[in-house]
Amino acid sequence: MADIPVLTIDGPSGSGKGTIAQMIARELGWHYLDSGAIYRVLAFASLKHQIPALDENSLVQLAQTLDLQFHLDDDRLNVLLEGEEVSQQIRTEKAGNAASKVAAIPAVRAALLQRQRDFCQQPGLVTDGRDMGTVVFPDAQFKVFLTASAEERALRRYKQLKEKGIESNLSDLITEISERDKRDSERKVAPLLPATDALILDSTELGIAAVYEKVCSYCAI
Ligand SMILES: Nc1ncnc2c1ncn2[C@@H]1O[C@H](COP(=O)(O)OP(=O)(O)O)[C@@H](O)[C@H]1O
Ligand SMILES: Nc1ccn([C@H]2C[C@H](O)[C@@H](COP(=O)(O)OP(=O)(O)O)O2)c(=O)n1
Repeated sequence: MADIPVLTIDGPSGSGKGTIAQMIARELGWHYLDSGAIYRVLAFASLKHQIPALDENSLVQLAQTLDLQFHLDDDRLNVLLEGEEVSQQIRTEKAGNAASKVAAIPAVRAALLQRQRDFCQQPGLVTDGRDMGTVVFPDAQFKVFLTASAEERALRRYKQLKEKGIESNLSDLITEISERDKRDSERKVAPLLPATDALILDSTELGIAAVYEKVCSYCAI
């Protein structure tokens, strides 16, 4: 694993991690791991299989055997659970919150660790999440921590939902995003935290193209 280049992009919800990570993975032809999608699919699968939220043993067993596939297209990431397309269902705020809850269980995180590391293949990997630079790929060559104010991130989500024809309430989104930030940052295992050797980028005042340029120049692309 040591000689395979890895770029990790961690940060809170709506900071633009997925957008930038996918752009760079396509540009370089590297593999792409959306680690948040794994937690989202796990939460979704636990509902599908009617696993009670407090049944940790069953959740861990599900995490160990989760039948999950990713396909990165030119314009989106397709996610399949047990062969069934779930890309849209796992992107709701409700699914994000459910993911944040299962992700706070240490044994669930441990069960998913190797599955994430297996994405590290030649010619390289771009990955985004909360603990990619701190826990899953601590030896990554390039680490970015992308952030933005909660108001700006909620506004981005609001616009994103509107584009999909989904009406939402901006102040509810700010509250939801702040609650999720708090849960993700305060949990005991692998909290949302910049790696000590990460480039910290605040994108509150930066557009997508400007962030992309800064990350490319940091990675000398
Ligand atoms: N720097 C930016 N400025 C404005 N909008 C952005 C920026 N980065 C991402 N976006 C938009 O914000 C939304 C959320 O971005 P996304 O990459 O899904 O965030 P994350 O993966 O961190 O949750 C998307 O609609 C995306 O196009
Ligand atoms: N590496 C990761 C990725 C996501 N999670 C958890 C915490 C997050 O709130 C949820 C959903 O993550 P995801 O990156 O898909 O969410 P956003 O796109 O940032 O809204 O999963 C995690 O604990 N560790």
